[in-house]
Amino acid sequence: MLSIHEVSKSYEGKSGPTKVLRGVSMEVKRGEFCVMLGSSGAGKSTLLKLISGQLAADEGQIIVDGTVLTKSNCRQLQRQIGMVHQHFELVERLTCLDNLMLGLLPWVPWYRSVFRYWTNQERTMACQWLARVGLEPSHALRRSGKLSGGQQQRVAIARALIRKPKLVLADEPVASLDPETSHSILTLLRGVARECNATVLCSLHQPDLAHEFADRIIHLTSGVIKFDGPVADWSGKSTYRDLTTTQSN
Ligand SMILES: Nc1ncnc2c1ncn2[C@@H]1O[C@H](COP(=O)(O)OP(=O)(O)OP(=O)(O)O)[C@@H](O)[C@H]1O
Repeated sequence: MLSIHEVSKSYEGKSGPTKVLRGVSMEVKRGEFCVMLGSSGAGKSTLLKLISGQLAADEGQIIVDGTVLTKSNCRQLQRQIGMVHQHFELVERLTCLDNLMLGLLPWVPWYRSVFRYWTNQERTMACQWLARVGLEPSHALRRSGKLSGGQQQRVAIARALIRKPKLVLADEPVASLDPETSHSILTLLRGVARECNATVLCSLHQPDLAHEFADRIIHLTSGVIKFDGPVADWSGKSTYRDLTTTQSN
């Protein structure tokens, strides 16, 4: 479903370019829930931005569902991808329903989104999605900025999945949530992704949650993959701490 071959990326800084990804390669199978671990600055968000076409790789190739990502096809490929962010990225002044509709943007003419012209069928689908992510019908017309963090992330997950993307990229989706809410949000994300047969690549900072939810763990250190394998082969928190300590040394 997702193939990454020898991808490298540098950012320009005052003292010249800094390489943050160094020859990263991975294969993620259809339907897999893959968690990327790595300490701050390891390059997780950069990799997710490259896959979603927000940034271009300096070297290497990214293949989404058999198509090589290029400058010219990245908008088309973005239709196959749903994004979930740490800070939800909802429009706070809009209702939950309107935020959900933003997930339809790549499929509808621009004027429909500007005038918020949605068909009855689309509204019904959005209400069904709100129920699917555990929100009440009364949430539909509430401003998203008035909801709790966990509720906002539920709206964001529904927005990401409303068009049943083949690939879901989640960048630290529970970083700003308490442990109990984090658990229920990851349960929800894994559940709805499985129902849609979507592949998930999710960055996390919590090895416990990675161990519980991932089919597969990828550990990135200073832009290099140090571990990539099934969760059963992941030797747990101690290994993670050893690796992150090595990185900071
Ligand atoms: N736009 C940018 N310009 C310059 N440097 C950047 C830019 N974005 C990220 N970096 C640097 O690239 C490195 C990797 O950043 P990235 O955000 O990908 O790491 P991360 O693993 O996602 O970290 P975190 O877990 O803290 O989100 C960091 O050193 C960061 O400072």
